[in-house]
Amino acid sequence: MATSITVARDIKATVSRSPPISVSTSPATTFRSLSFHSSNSSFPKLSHNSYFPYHQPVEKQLKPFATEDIKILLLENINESARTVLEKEGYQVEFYNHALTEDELIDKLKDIHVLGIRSHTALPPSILKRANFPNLLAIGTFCIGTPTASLLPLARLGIPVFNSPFSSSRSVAELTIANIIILARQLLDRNAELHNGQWNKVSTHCWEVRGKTLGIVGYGHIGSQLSVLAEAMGMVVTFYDTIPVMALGKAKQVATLDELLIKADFLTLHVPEAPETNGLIGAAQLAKMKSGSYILNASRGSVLDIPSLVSALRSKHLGGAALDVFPAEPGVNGNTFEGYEELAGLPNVVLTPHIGGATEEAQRFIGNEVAEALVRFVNSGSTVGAVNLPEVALRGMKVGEEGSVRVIFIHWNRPGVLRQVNGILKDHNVDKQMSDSRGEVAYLMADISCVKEEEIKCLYDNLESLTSKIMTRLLY
Ligand SMILES: NC(=O)c1ccc[n+]([C@@H]2O[C@H](COP(=O)([O-])OP(=O)(O)OC[C@H]3O[C@@H](n4cnc5c(N)ncnc54)[C@H](O)[C@@H]3O)[C@@H](O)[C@H]2O)c1
Ligand SMILES: O=C(O)[C@H](O)COP(=O)(O)O
Repeated sequence: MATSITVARDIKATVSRSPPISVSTSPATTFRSLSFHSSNSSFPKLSHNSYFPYHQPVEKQLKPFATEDIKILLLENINESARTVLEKEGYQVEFYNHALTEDELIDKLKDIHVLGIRSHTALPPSILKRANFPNLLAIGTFCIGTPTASLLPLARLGIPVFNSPFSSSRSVAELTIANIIILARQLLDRNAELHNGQWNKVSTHCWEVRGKTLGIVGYGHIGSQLSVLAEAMGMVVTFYDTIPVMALGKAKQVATLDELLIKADFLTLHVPEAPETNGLIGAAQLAKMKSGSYILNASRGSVLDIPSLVSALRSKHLGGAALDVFPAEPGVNGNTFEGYEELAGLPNVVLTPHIGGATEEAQRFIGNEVAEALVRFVNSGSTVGAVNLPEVALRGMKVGEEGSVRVIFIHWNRPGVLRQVNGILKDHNVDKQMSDSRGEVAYLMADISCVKEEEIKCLYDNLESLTSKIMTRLLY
């Protein structure tokens, strides 16, 4: 923890302040138009602790810098819609259609303000320990899943992680419905046979899905959406979740996973990746499933044990499986899919390359949603949509108006901090203020006015000197 604070506090990075050639004149968002177009400068003003190079004279330290200095790294072929939003802000956007190796990522982290990733970039705490990321302000995961193990370490550094919690739920639910019917009718086997010139018209072990029991593990955004679609096809829906959830339609929650395993004709997994879901379904659980039943996994590869699944399929205990996710996945299209040779060629096994959320609709929506959350955070400090920090936003913003400053103070959630901060702000007019905490980290935002430009540095230094400080940003 101490190391983490040091990383944030020791930032001395200097940002190149060559005057921007052009700053987008049509503001991309309301936030931006309200925030950074100051009346006396054509440059958007944005200040952050990393933008106070102490070796420079005070007047230079306070020189506003442009949003064009913000460097964004987008990995894993994030949708074009995200780039459009970010480039419109004037940020520098570097784009890769694939994931980076750990060493490549560590190298890039030295320089960037915002990292955009998808599910392939695990970003474990070990990377955070090895990497130096003095300017990093935020991380956008352009998908649902987030790097769960690193959320707390990042919060402790004052770095919010944003995701898109439900933009692809419908796409995943629809893929699951397709796979349920594909498995019930052995469609891919019939399709492959015919492509090989073999006519094989069979009805043995082919079923309607109407009246069959669908067991959903994890009744969140995807599980509940799937529940509605499955009932429309006449399926009986039961689900298991670790928390009590309101069942939709006629669906029923069961108290234990075992209860679901013995009831389900189709078992489908929709839980997040977490230590508690790692290996959730292994040999013991598969053995409890009905003979001839089917299993589907579109959650994370770590949830289902592959060798146990292979055994259950080979012994014909299970009638088939549909897997969209795998414990290890290639990071780029065109790479070989290796390590699952035992699954390939098994009858009635559907393998897809993690395409649950891969639709035009979902990806476009995700690109916009996460990029806009990042813009709001970089430009105005709003953490709405963050999964690891308290969600704080203030209405409107007078930044850019003479004497107005937005103070953002991310700090340890300890008694007495608000009193200290307000002691520092006391000579200015506090127009509005909001503070919230999440576990050990708290986030304070205040809009103050009647601040003379020469007072900003002092304000900043006073906040930085508080022992509770994790990160200070002043937007003016
Ligand atoms: N295949 C894909 O392309 C794709 C696309 C989107 C999401 N996903 C994966 O699907 C997961 C679920 O997405 P979501 O939007 O429905 O998430 P969600 O957070 O809305 O729902 C997850 C549900 O699982 C429950 N849960 C957690 N641990 C559990 C456990 N041990 N046993 C039973 N229930 C448990 C939670 O209480 C919650 O209700 C994501 O975390 C992501 O990893 C995959
Ligand atoms: O978590 C998610 O949203 C899915 O697993 C999709 O991930 P992807 O964007 O890497 O395909």
